[in-house]
Amino acid sequence: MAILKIEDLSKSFGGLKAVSHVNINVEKGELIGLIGPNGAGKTTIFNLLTGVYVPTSGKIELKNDKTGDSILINGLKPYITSSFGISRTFQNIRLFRDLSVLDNLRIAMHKRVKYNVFSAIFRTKAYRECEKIFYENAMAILDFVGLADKRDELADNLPYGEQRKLEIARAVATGASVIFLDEPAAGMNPSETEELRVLIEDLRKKYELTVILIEHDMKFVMEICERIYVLDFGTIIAEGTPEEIKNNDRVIKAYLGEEA
Ligand SMILES: Nc1ncnc2c1ncn2[C@@H]1O[C@H](COP(=O)(O)OP(=O)(O)OP(=O)(O)O)[C@@H](O)[C@H]1O
Repeated sequence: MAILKIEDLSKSFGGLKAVSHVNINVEKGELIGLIGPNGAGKTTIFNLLTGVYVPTSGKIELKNDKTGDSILINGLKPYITSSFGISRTFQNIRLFRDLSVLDNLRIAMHKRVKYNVFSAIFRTKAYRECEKIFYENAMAILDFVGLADKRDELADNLPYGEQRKLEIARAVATGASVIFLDEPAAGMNPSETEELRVLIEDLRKKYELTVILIEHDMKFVMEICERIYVLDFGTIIAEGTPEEIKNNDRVIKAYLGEEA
């Protein structure tokens, strides 16, 4: 079942075609890579998928895996795409730096709040029960990603690798079923990258996630992705398994130049 269907998607900035007639299909539970040289249009696609940009043309269809209903999400605001089960991380980490690790996750859960302002002010039973569930869910995710003992630390005080993990944990905490990871391994050393690979695979299984990631670390991409789309100058030039992509002439040329 295709959980995400991108059809003929284009985005122009003035005269620049950043994304041009892109088609992508993602099956439920897949782990997909989106790669390409600098400026190929990868982040623009993420921004279109998460409602940061409105497409110039084309369709983005998301299937609700529980009801089976499809909805068009092109142009919907990020807080709405999020309520449909989409979440993301960013190339440059964007945490609530002055909040604790635990509160970063609690905030991510707020759209699932089941109590009203009155309940929050008077700390009613509904409030306490809902907050207890949030706490337990947040701690379960923190435990899974290995940050449970850091729950009271300020996000800003975590080492870089753990901030990256926290950002992914926060994306999971929103309850999303489709997660976009923008260069999750950026700035990591090989052992941190390997740890991250295992973590993403484990999270995917445990929380039944569909994952689409952008990454420049080719070893990481080839090891973790089941299928890869390659972008160059805003268009998809290849799609296939890591093995197929590694041996694709157009991809080699896009990365290494015509002489390759
Ligand atoms: N808001 C914007 N306004 C104008 N041009 C933009 C905007 N966002 C992206 N672009 C341009 O669109 C093209 C694609 O950029 P994009 O950031 O999507 O590439 P990318 O593949 O993610 O690159 P990188 O790997 O370097 O992050 C680039 O030429 C970029 O300069």
